[in-house]
Amino acid sequence: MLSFPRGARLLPSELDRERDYVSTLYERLDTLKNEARERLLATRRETVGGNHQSRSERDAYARLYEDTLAQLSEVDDRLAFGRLELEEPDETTSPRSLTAVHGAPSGDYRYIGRIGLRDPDHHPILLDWRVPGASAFYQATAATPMGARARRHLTLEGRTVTRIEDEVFDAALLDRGDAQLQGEGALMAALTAQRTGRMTDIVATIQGEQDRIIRSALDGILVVQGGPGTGKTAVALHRAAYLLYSHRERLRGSGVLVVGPSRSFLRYIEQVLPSLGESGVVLSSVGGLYPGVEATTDDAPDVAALKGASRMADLLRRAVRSRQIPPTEPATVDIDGERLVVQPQLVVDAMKRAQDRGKPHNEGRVTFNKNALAALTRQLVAQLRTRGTTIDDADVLVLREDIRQSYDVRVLLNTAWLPLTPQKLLEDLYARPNWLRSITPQWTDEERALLRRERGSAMTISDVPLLDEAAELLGEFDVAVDAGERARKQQQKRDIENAERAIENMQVEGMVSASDIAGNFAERAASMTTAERAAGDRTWAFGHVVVDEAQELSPMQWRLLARRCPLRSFTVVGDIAQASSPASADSWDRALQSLLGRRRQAASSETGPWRLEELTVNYRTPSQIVEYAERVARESGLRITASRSVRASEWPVREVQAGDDAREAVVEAVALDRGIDAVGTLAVIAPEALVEGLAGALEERFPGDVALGTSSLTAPISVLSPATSKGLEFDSVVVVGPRQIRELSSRGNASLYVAMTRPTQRLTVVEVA
Ligand SMILES: Nc1ncnc2c1ncn2[C@@H]1O[C@H](COP(=O)(O)OP(=O)(O)OP(=O)(O)O)[C@@H](O)[C@H]1O
Repeated sequence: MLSFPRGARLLPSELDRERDYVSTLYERLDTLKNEARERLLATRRETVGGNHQSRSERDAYARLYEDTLAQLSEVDDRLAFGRLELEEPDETTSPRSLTAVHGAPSGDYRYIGRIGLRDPDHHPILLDWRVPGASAFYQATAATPMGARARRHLTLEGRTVTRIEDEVFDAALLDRGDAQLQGEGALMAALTAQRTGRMTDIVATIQGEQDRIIRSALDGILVVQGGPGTGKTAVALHRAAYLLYSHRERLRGSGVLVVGPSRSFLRYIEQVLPSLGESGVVLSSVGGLYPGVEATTDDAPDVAALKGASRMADLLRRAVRSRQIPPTEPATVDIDGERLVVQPQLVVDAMKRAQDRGKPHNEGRVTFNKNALAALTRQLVAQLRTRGTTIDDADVLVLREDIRQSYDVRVLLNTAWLPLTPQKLLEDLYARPNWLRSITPQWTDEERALLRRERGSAMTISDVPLLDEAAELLGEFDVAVDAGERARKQQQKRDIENAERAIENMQVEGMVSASDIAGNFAERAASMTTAERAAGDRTWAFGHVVVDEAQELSPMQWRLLARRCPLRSFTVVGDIAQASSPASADSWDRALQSLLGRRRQAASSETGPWRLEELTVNYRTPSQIVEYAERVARESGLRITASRSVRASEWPVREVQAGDDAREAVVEAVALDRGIDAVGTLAVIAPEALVEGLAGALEERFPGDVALGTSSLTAPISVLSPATSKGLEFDSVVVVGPRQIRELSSRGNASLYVAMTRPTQRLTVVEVA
């Protein structure tokens, strides 16, 4: 144990000292909660004037207190988890009230926790893990102590400290021989804990290499490459929380988008950010990135590969252009009884001038209509004048209106340039082979056949970026609504500015975002947060985007993401060796080409257009499984990033040869594993074709325990395909038919590697004939 100066008011043990201190933190937390509760009640009781402004202000304050209360309750679990002992007393960040508890120790302390707390005199008693003063807790080593003498991990059960472990950076302290050092106990306890089917935060045990990435600068594109289980997802989520906290000014109105591979993956990670006190994040699967569409299934691999390729962007551009159709014959139109012969050139000129403005199709149509109406008016005026009719300026306006209302003119202009929705454009493209052929002269018939699809079919994950690309090329369908939307956004901006001032006056910065309050000020968005508004708005520009399992994205998906963050502030995490989707890239350079677009050339050659960080330690999988999976991967020619596992488990990898009936062998393998651990989570990962049969057989043997796919992530036994297991983890995994998984597609080797690296404890491999 660490000793303290003689004469100090010594408590029975270090553990008691920490219990004492942590209980003062909880007391403070409770006081703050009570205050927020009382304010909330008082606000609700308040009678306000009848006007909308005062009612909405009262509601905004009520919401602020509700959010504060929710946030204070969220951090109750493991409120504090660490302590730094500093070389020098640190007046600005060290808790003074420590002196009372610890009896004026010679050094000084910083307690680190989920949020920052101050005592009633405004002295800090707990530092938020995200503030710069806390980084030494994660990054200090004996070689680089960063001004710290020692680090202490506190393990809490409920509100009670049950364990402390110290790491000492100071040789003098070590020499005293009275310090009990407990290496990486907290980390190991976290890593070997049974999995629940939901990811938890790692804020108490973030490792140095991870912390440096979490705190890396906001701007630019940061790529985090690491093998399976190296904590990429964990780091990405903690980075989102860190950025929101540290760059509030920039991100509070714009928000952060976190993109994951599937809905089930999002369910797996969705509790991590709230447990870190963050709710201002939009979580989206790649299939949910187009508002109003939630695609959960994908096309066959060859179709998905084609739809993901960047040449689809050219195809869509051509498709849209080809819907601007100049007439080839003169047309005769009737305008309130007057017949006018319209030459193709008049329409062509109006079209050309609209196209030259470079606006999206639907907006360009407004210009086209205006140009055509003006030309038709001139022609009609000239025609009438040649017949001797006198026409003044007022008459011209009337004639123009007659032309606009003429049925024939409407047909003429609509035939040339019809407004379109992205859905309609895509459906037509798939369902009209002749049209597709006319705009794909370089394609083969086989390629065109891949796109063939009946109208009314559900949109797939690969359709989502195409819808978005089409929406970009088409612009708003209803241009009048678009103008209304712009006005609404401007009003919202003003509301946010008002709310920011309110927050400053209340001295509650960081507890709730201005945009949340502005949501209450603005009538239409009364009940929406920034995240909710951003999620429903295709043109929302996020302040930062985090992409997980980024190796899987197709060029078309990258193009969509580039539009979501024009500033190109990205955290991209993934493992190129795990890339198993048909349109994924085989290097980060290639993957990011579509994200960077033209900026690539502009980027400085010294720093490159993106910066790379690597994670090398596998926190999930025991060494014997890592070695096994890496050997299998290497033998199949996969270029993997080798990782070092932090631990071994006591179970060797089991290999089983199935007889004629694979189901029997799998049920036996699962039964054997349940004999070792009856309550942990287990996944059977098999080729899609076997999944249903295996789930049925397992349900017979383990009734009520089996979930098909990711229908229930907390089920004791899940039966999944390799693709759905991406990013998830289980205590034990049974991989069925490794050869068949390999042969699934050209990326089958990567799928097998993904499957084999899901366990935290045990792996069984069932070979199927
Ligand atoms: N510093 C840490 N402290 C405690 N647990 C950690 C730490 N780092 C990672 N882990 C745990 O290790 C496991 C793997 O982490 P994560 O899922 O983030 O890895 P990954 O690199 O995204 O894996 P994959 O590429 O295979 O999906 C998780 O259970 C995570 O909580």
